Amino acid sequence: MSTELSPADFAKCIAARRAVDFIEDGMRLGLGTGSTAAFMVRRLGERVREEGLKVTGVPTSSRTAALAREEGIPVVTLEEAGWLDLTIDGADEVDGDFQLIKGGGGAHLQEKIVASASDRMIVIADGAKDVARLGVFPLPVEVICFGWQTTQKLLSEALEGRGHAGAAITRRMAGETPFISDEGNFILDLHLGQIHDARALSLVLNQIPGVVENGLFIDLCDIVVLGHEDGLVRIRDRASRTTREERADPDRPINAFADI
Ligand SMILES: O=C(CO)[C@H](O)[C@H](O)COP(=O)(O)O
Repeated sequence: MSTELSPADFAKCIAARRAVDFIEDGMRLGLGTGSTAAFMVRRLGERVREEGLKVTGVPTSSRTAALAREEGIPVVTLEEAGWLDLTIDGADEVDGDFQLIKGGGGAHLQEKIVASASDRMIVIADGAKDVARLGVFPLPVEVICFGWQTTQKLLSEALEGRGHAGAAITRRMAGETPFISDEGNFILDLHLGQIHDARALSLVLNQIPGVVENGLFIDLCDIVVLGHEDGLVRIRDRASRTTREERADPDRPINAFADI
């Protein structure tokens, strides 16, 4: 079914579609999670069906796995793939140093493992996710269910020592019940405001008993593709520190797809 896209979804869609142009025959791919990643998986499915592109995909969530299979993309486990050529994933925030906040969809644990097992990571997002400093978006931290209140308390204490005293920490809910990740864990969202040293914070958070993984992605993203509502696509490259600007191809069909 095709419906009119909202301006924000249009921006996500053109970023996702442009990123799929980086995919070459034979690649082993990490497939991200979220609404922007869903546009990418749909476009990849088109290329697999229409061009006979041969790829294998390692999904970063059960939602992405279901969508990839629906699209006819061969899905394998990370163990089977061994190593990946490229991961394409969305983000909740990206800063000028290619640092990210991820986990708005609660999948950052698998996403970080998959990105870490890839030669390159391309992040796709709408322009609103491009920020000067990370932290307005609440930082997701996956914690094991056992003793989660203790972990929450330890997180509060750690934040106090890092200039985030009094930051609210909320357990993510899915309606009336706690949100449970694909790995069977809770997600705690840290309402920090601006993060001054994301690298140091990430290390501190992951040392706390009960913390499985936080949503800060440091030194993982190589290329950022940002879509804008007026059709502009900005491609930023970490290695060359260059930014390229393009216009989305107006002849390409843009359809609305289900969120994952
Ligand atoms: O990290 C993620 C899921 O864990 C998503 O990539 C992130 O939340 C962005 O989602 P969307 O593309 O729907 O804005």
